Amino acid sequence: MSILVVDNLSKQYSKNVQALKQLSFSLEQGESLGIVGESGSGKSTLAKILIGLETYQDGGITFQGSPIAPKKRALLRAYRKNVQMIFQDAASALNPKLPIWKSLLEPLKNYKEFTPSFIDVEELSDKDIARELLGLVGLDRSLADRYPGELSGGQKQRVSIARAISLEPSLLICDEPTASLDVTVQVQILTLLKKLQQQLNITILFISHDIRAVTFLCERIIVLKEGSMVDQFELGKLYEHERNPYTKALLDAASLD
Ligand SMILES: Nc1ncnc2c1ncn2[C@@H]1O[C@H](COP(=O)(O)OP(=O)(O)OP(=O)(O)O)[C@@H](O)[C@H]1O
Repeated sequence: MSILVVDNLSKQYSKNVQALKQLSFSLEQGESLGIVGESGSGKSTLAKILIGLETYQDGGITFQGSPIAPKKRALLRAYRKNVQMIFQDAASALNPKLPIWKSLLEPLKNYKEFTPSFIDVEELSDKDIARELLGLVGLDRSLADRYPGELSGGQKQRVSIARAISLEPSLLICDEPTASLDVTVQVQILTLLKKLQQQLNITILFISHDIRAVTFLCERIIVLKEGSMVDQFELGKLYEHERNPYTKALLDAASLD
């Protein structure tokens, strides 16, 4: 069964602005799907709809067989735990006044009923759980006592990834997570996401304007243009002649950078 099904989704902000036009796709458990498109193609709108920050007019979204806007609060709470998101601006997810270890533990404190399988939360102190999470994302455990302002952009993004995966989400939505980072740091973050996806069997929906980032991480790619899907293919078919001219143009533009 697909973990996520987006069916004929349309979003209109105003009479003249239709951000998504009858978008349909599905995502299988453990898969990494990339959505690539230029500015204004509707990527952020899709991400916001998927995490419930934005409404939509037509179509539907099904997560693990249930509609994602269930009326019962408890179901919604389970959805929010199971679908975690990483944003471009990692700093915004971290309270500047809290040491890193406290920020890291916020999701686990919100879902006290949940115990991650990869950390022995029963046996460890709160700070040690935070240190374990730092280790999982390749950060030095001593960063636990620092504040967000004392971390680099890449370190902050790793912390936000650690927070998101602490809840062992079934689906991780990444909205331009590397866009504000230097190229070498971008590769490190993408490599980390790839490793975590395999290690924890997380399904990833990776949204980016950067076709290089998408093709580095994702097995399957959807190309969005002005709210419509114009191409969809497996990574191995990236350079095949049947690719949509728009996909080819994105590839050509990326190779010129
Ligand atoms: N809150 C809003 N009100 C009105 N129009 C909006 C709103 N948010 C986005 N739009 C419009 O919807 C369209 C899609 O925007 P969206 O932000 O989803 O694109 P995007 O692909 O994420 O772009 P970018 O990469 O620049 O963030 C654009 O035409 C945008 O101007």
